[in-house]
Amino acid sequence: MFCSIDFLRGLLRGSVLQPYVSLIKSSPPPSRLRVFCLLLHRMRILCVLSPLKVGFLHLSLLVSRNTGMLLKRSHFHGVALGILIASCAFIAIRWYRSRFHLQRYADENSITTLPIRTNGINTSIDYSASLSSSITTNGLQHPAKNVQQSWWNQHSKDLFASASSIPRYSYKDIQKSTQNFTTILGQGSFGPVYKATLPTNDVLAVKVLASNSRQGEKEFQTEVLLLGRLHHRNLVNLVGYCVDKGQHMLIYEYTSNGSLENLLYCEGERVLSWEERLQIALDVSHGIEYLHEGAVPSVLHRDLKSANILLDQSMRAKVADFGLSKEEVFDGRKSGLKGTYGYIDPEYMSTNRFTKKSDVYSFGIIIFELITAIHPQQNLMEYVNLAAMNSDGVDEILDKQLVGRCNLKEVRLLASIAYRCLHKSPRKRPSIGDVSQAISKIRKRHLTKEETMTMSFTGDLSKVVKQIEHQQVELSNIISTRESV
Ligand SMILES: Nc1ncnc2c1ncn2[C@@H]1O[C@H](COP(=O)(O)OP(=O)(O)OP(=O)(O)O)[C@@H](O)[C@H]1O
Repeated sequence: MFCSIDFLRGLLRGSVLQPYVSLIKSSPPPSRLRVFCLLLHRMRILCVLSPLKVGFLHLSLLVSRNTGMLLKRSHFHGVALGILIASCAFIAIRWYRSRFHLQRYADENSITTLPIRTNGINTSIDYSASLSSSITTNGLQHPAKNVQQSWWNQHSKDLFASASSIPRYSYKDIQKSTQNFTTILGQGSFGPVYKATLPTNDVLAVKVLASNSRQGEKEFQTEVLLLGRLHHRNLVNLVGYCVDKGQHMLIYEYTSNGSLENLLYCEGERVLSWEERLQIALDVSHGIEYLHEGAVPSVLHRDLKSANILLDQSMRAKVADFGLSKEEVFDGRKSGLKGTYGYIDPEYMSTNRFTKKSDVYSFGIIIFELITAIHPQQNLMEYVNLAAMNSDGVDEILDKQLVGRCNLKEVRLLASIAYRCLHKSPRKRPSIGDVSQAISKIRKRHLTKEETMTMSFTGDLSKVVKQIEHQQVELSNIISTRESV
């Protein structure tokens, strides 16, 4: 035994473990085993803790430094013990690493990929939100939720049992609030969307998922749980759900001004001012920033497009359809790609790897839609590439509704951000956080300019008023002198 301890001491000379060996030697036999166990434990920690290999490397170095000398002393038992310890350390590292990888793999699979039906087709979805995330929601963030909850409590308390913090509604209540599903707002790839008016006069949007789903209730509830945790003022937040009578419905806050796509391309819609477009770009960037950088773990949208940007009553933009499975792009054959033509990152098309920068690319396209009002499926990129040939090329493709009604310097600045988002190499595209900051600067610049203009206008106005007052006084003086004459 002492042979072995000598060997160990020699082996671990100069290491943080050396005191343990000395302790083994000096301890009385009953404590010796405990100290030895402590040593083994310490070695495991050294080997396992980050950086993983440091401990093992440390051990190997000591072995190589000291083994030759020790072997010369023919400490056979010591060698055996040394090999045993090194093997233990090695096995511990392997065990830890395999457990770590398995855990990560399991997390990624259980959290980020869930089966979901889209119009009856079973596909998988990328969810990046995890059940264990630290995102919290509170009543202040969701005033509508509180109102709905109290409404719900009055009506169907017994069915309120929910897997998430999101209220669960009964089919009957939805039926009533949508006037028996007659208030259709539109039809998406998941199914129809209805306007629902609660007895409290709160208005919501109910997305009825196609009923030929094979998605189980549990999966749907997991989906609700994941979506329900994401809340931001620039997202169309999920505020409820319904699993009843074989129907699955997602209930969202209602946005009354339709989609950006409608506003930009539908005739008869109001024209968006430059200021509104700047604000929309900023709002959308904040929504995406929350998904990419605020949510833990981050969420990739995967289908950013003007149709998925909805506007509320104050024309503030909200990103919709995040977290849901996306339809495969269909061009006569299955492409394997998800998203919408015109918005898909070319790098994703060639590598089949979707990243945050692919969302940034789609956002670059949306910015150019705001500037030009040209639809991406109507050769937007060709115009954009042509405009890139000279510094003020973007002036040529500016939406004609904006000509003479916006500051061209601001337009060029916004376009330069969009060009960066569309960079061929994803690595060279900015992060959405950087994009938000850059847009925010343009907006501030815009506001400061407007303020100075208003101030100088007010200044000019007061000068004119003073002049008029002065002239009036002079006039009355002249009149009174004439009268006295
Ligand atoms: N929260 C909402 N408030 C008001 N209208 C909404 C809301 N959500 C969706 N809509 C409207 O319902 C229609 C269908 O929306 P949905 O999100 O299902 O499909 P989409 O985004 O148009 O298409 P896709 O599902 O292919 O992305 C759209 O016209 C949209 O304007």
